[in-house]
This record gives sequence, structure tokens and C-alpha cells, in this order.
Amino acid sequence: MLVTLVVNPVSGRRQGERIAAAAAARLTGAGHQVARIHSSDGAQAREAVARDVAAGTELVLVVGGDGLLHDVLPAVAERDVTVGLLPAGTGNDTARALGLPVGDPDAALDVVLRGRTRVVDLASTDRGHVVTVVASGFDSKVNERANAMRWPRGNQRYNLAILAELRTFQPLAFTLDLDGTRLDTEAMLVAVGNGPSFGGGLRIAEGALMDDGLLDVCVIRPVSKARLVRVFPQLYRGTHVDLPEFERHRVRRVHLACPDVVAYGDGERLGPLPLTVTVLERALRVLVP
Ligand SMILES: Nc1ncnc2c1ncn2[C@@H]1O[C@H](COP(=O)(O)OP(=O)(O)OP(=O)(O)O)[C@@H](O)[C@H]1O
Repeated sequence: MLVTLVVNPVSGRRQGERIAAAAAARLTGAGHQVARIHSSDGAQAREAVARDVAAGTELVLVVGGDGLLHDVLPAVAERDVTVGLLPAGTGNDTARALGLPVGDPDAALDVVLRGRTRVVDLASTDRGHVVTVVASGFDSKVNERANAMRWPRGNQRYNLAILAELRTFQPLAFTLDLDGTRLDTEAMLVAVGNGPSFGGGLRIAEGALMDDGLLDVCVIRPVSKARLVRVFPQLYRGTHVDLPEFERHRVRRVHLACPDVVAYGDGERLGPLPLTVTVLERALRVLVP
């Protein structure tokens, strides 16, 4: 089989190179022909993948996190090619949603070599496709703050940004269009889930299925800051969906508007609202356990 290996050397704790080298050796040993893409950013990676897909590669193996897959989605969505994932990122929410082993590159490569495919939907916007969650509100304000900080690095930066945002955050006035029905609502955040989780296992859209032809629009209505801090851990279990402040709408298309709020998709900055998100059914063929 003709395999394209695309690697983000800076994903996670810079483990991409090591995982990619081991994968290339095993794939070659199993008789596959492996072409490695060398890129220094996501846009270059996307262009190179698009070239390989046009030239007939059969499998695009993505070694990185949600961000790298997000970057190459336009080159593989709705194309006659299969995508394999070797999770090497920080969050790896796509891999989690697909039930792939996270933190065990050998086991992830076993999945690739066994080759069971699943066809999943994508969330489509005019700023690219998203495979997991489009999020806007409290979380995107935290992201904006963290991205503007030079210090400290890693998780500590996010923790500081959360504390700073908690001090000033006020519920936001969203206007949503849900398959043609308008909803004006105050919210802490609005997340549009194709998959269930973002941010490394925060199951904000618990119950979202990646192949149901629908997007789960999840609204967290205003809660006090003390309650927000108290219920936050429930996001890791997905049990927040039973709270009275949680509201869900399953739709094919949603338009989100809210002044001074940006949206993130797959953890990458999509830009300021307004934004329309539409389900793109059966758009990605991916290897799963
Ligand atoms: N070849 C590359 N060189 C440098 N940066 C890249 C490359 N490919 C992608 N990137 C960028 O690196 C950033 C992080 O990518 P990635 O998602 O792979 O890792 P992560 O952030 O550690 O994981 P996750 O998104 O799962 O938390 C993304 O913004 C992506 O655009």
C-alpha cells in the first residue's frame, strides 16, 4: 500500500518524530511503501498531503494531535483516501472520540495495520472543517488570553488564564439559528459537537455521535462562578448534561452570533463570530479499532 506519513514534530511533548520513525520502520517491514512529508507548519502539511492524495496515495497517516489533523482535513475530506491517526498531541480528542489508544503508539499502529475503516461526519465552516468541537464563549476567551501570554508555558498558562477570565467574565448574549429556528440566549459558552470532547477529554458534547448526520449544539446557560468551578470536573465524565443549565439541540446547521467572541475548532483559532457550522455527512474515512 502507498502510505503518506505526515508528522507534526512539535505536537505533544515533541514525541512526533520518534513515533513517526518507529511507524515508518514497521510499515516498511510489512511491505508498504512509505512517503514522509516534511513540513514546518500546518499549511505546508496540507498542501503536501493534497499533492500525495492527487497522486494516488491510499493511506494518510497523521502523527500529531487534533491540530495537525485539523490542518490536513481539507486535503482528505470527501476524497478517495483513508486516514490513520497515531496520536502524538496534547489533547488527542479525535483519537479519543474514535476509541483509538492514546499514549500507546504501538497499539495505535496495530489499529492502522489491522485496517478496519469507519466513515464519519465533519463539521464544516467557511474557515475550514472541524472533526471534534467548535467552541465559543468562556473557553475561547480563556484560549485568547492564554495565547496572548508569553509566560508560563503549558498547562500553567491555561490555569492562569482561567483564573484571570473568571474574575471578569460575564454571561454572553448569543443569537443562534438552529435549522432555521432563532434562539436568543444568555450563555457561558456554546459548543457545537461533531465529536463529544475538546481540550483533552472535556466531554462538553457528551453523547455526540460522529456518524449520525447531526451536530450537537450544547449551551451552558449562566451559572455563578462558584458553581462553575464546582461543576467543572463533571465535564471530564460528561455528567454535566444532567444539570439544569445544560441545553442541547441536535441540528444539521447552526449559525452562531455573539459580539466580541471568537470560535475555536479542534483547538485551533477559527476567528470571530458570526460563524455558520453545517454537518458534512460521511466526509472522512478513518481507521478505527
Ligand atoms: N509540521 C509542523 N511543524 C510545526 N507546527 C505544525 C506542523 N504541523 C502542524 N503544526 C501546528 O502545531 C500546532 C499543534 O499541533 P497538534 O495539534 O498536532 O499538537 P498539540 O497541540 O500538542 O495536540 P492537540 O491539538 O491534540 O492538543 C497546530 O497549530 C498545528 O497547526
